[in-house]
Formats: sequence, structure tokens, C-alpha cells
Amino acid sequence: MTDLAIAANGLRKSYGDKTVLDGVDLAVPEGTVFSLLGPNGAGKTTAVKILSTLISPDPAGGEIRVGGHDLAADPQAVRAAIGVTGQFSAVDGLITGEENMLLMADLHHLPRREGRRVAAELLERFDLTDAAQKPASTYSGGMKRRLDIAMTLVGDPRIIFLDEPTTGLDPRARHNMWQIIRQLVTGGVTVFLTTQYLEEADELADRIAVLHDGTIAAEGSADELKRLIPGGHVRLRFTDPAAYHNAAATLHDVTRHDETLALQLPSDGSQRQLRAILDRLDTAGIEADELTVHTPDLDDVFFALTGPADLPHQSKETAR
Ligand SMILES: Nc1ncnc2c1ncn2[C@@H]1O[C@H](COP(=O)(O)OP(=O)(O)OP(=O)(O)O)[C@@H](O)[C@H]1O
Repeated sequence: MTDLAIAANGLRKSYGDKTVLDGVDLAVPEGTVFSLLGPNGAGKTTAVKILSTLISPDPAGGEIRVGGHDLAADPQAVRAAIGVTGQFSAVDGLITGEENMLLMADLHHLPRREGRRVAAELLERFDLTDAAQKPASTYSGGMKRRLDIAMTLVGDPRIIFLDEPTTGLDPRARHNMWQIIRQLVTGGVTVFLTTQYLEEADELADRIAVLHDGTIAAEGSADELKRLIPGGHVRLRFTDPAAYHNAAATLHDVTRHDETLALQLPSDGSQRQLRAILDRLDTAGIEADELTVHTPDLDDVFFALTGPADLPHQSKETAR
């Protein structure tokens, strides 16, 4: 158990008769990124709030340990070991970035000189030195998030909870944030990340748990989760109806889409399989106008596990 930064057995939380978490087990090794993935309202923030001692779990659940400390018996020790950056920023817009940092240093009872040193170092590390004397309300969304994380790091936490850290950020700011998270982990910090972005979990997380209906519907690395579901296929499109019909008769195991003159074949996307398909077409003298390979991604896993999306799912296909 000692190498687990976070360990929870049967985490439960209900509000009235609404069960939000219905027995969630978590095991997050030190120095790794764990991502809790789930649609709106799945209970991600609730899990973060419990693990960071902001709210209590239902008493029926099992033991929860964070940073090696029992959450129920020693919440103070847990608080000392963690940092939390929520969806709603802790940044005070009326004061400057530097003043926000110094406020955190005071909260952590750092001596004045030490507080100034830590604040300056973190502002530099998060590329906020130039903006340090400006009111935080003038910062962009990405700058505010960076300041928020910098403030979290003042207490030098070994475990950081990041609740949807990139929601609302533009792609550049999101990639910057990913870089920051990777650097934190390189420095030995454990990151518990909640996100609605599958790409984010895919990029960052060592392990991903998909939260659905109050329980973990699946857990594993991104690759393990992708292997859980079938869905790899090759799609061939034709403009010539005769070529389309010939191909449908020549190839095995095809699904026909007569309206669009498209054929779909199950495939793992390997070179060997693609060559076999193309060889059969060549031998029959048939030329497809377009060939695309679809490999399952985390979106497919997510929809397979949590039910259909609200919007029609746009399949991601790689043209070859
Ligand atoms: N204090 C509360 N009282 C009653 N219901 C609550 C309370 N806090 C959260 N809930 C409900 O619990 C459910 C889970 O909420 P939570 O904020 O944990 O979801 P989430 O996965 O973080 O969603 P989002 O991605 O939208 O932030 C929601 O249905 C929410 O309405």
C-alpha cells in the first residue's frame, strides 16, 4: 500500500436519494497521472472534493488513504500533502499575480523572505514574471490557470488534484498546460486529473478510469481501454457503381452502404491486412476512389461504455 498516493475502497456519496458515487475503488501509484473521465454530472468533482477533504463521503464506504494518511482519521495530514486546483479558480482578480502568490505563501506560514523567493521562482517557472505586477483580472484564461497551479504549488504538495484544468482553454493554452502537468510528474508529483477531454486523458494519463452511473465502468491505460472494444475497420468509397458492386462481390465480410457507394470491412489497420484487401481489388481490376482506416480511439471507448453521445458521433478516420 505504501507506494499508492491515493487508495480508496468503495467510495460512496449520495445527495438525498440521488447516488452520485456508488462504490468507487481507486488505486493511484505515486508519481503517476491518473485520470477520472466522465460526462457532465458523472461525479468527478464529487470524487475530488471527497479525496481532498472538502466534503465527507457516506459512512458506508471503505477506507480512504491519501498521501499515506487515513482521510477520516487525519484530514489535516492529507491537506498538508495535497494541492487542489478546481474548475473555479482560487485566483483573486482584484490583486496582482504576485500578491496572489504571496497570499498563498502567508497561508502556508512561509517566512516573508522565503515566501517572496518561492513566489518569484514559481511565477518565473509558469512564465508569469512579466505579468506579475498586473491585476489577475487582466490575465487570459490560460494565464489564470497557470497562476492557479503556481499558487497550488506554493505548499510543495506531493499530490495534486486538477479538476478539469483545461476546460475553456484554447488549443495552445491547453498544450501549454499539458506540458506543465508533464513537468510536475517528472518532478515526482502524483496528479489526479479529471477531464471531459478524451484526448487529454490519452495524452497525459498512465491510467484512466471511466466513471459512469456512479461506478468505474472500465479502467486501464489508454491502449488497454481501446483494446476493450472492437471497431477497427477499413472503408472503401467508389464513384463508379459497377466498381462498387464488383468490389462488394470480391471482398469478404463487407458491410454495404449502397446510397454512398461505400464498403466497410473489419480490420486492425495492419499493413498486412491492408495489402491483402488491395491485392484482391488489384487482381479483380477494381480501383477504389478512397480508402480510409478507422482505428478505435478513446471516444469510441467512452461512447461504448457510457452510452450514445448526445450528438451524432463523428468518426475519426485517417486517410491513407
Ligand atoms: N451539494 C450537492 N447537492 C446535491 N446534488 C449535488 C451536489 N453536488 C453535486 N451534486 C450532484 O451530483 C452529481 C455529480 O456532480 P459532480 O459535480 O461531481 O459531477 P462532474 O462529473 O464533476 O460534472 P461536471 O463535468 O459537469 O463538472 C450531479 O448530478 C450534481 O447535480
